Amino acid sequence: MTTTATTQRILPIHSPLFVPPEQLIGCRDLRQLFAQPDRPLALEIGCGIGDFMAELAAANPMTNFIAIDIYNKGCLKTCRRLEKAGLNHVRVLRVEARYLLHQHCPANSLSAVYINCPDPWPKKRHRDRRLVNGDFLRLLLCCLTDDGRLHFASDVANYANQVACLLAGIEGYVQPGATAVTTALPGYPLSKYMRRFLAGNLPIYFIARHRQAGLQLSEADRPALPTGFRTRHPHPANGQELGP
Ligand SMILES: C[S@@+](CC[C@H](N)C(=O)[O-])C[C@H]1O[C@@H](n2cnc3c(N)ncnc32)[C@H](O)[C@@H]1O
Repeated sequence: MTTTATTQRILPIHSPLFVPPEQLIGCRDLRQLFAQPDRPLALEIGCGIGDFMAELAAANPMTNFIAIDIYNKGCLKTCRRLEKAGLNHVRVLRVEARYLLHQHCPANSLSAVYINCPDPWPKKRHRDRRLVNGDFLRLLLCCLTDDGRLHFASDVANYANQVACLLAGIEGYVQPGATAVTTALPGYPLSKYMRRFLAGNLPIYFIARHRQAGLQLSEADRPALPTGFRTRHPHPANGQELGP
């Protein structure tokens, strides 16, 4: 088969842990994907090759996990890794994060969200392409459960500082300690990118917050789905093609 720079082959994923896009149609609540839907549900956004999720899920057998990425090969590698480790309480989805949160994730449903080394968009003029912005953090706050946790890790200091500033301006996120951003990661599993940066003696900037206990949030508090955001995932709002 001939491939070009623009048409790369999508590797089929046959893993029982993979949820194909057609299975998501009509699914308004990700908890329905599990045999025991009453267990806490945690989400990793941009799981890459799944090494972080494998360690996290192995340490938390009573939590259901969703690992998502828009990268087909990453989803395949994640499925292989999780299957090999017998981690049947994880589902892997190839889906864009904002789309998933808007379409399939009800308010008050996620006990934790993990975002590790999101694409940094280092050039100043590209910063508006960063996934984690004010609207995204408000969307996450709505999807988190009462006291649900948000974990953000980045190798880029100005991304972490930007996120910390945004979080400080959003009512409902609680900072557990005195430090807004830390480079200490005790007990936090390491992802491929985190390992790579740490091996090069570069720090990882880590942010942890939880949703204020007792905060009343409902579907009405969910920010609208932005139109025209940059993604290669097909999306009713922008009709873009699915990339490799
Ligand atoms: C720099 S990599 C980091 C991968 C992994 N978290 C790690 O730390 O090793 C960022 C990942 O996020 C995925 N990604 C980027 N934007 C995304 C989006 N909007 N929704 C879901 N995944 C996304 C990319 O495909 C890529 O695999």
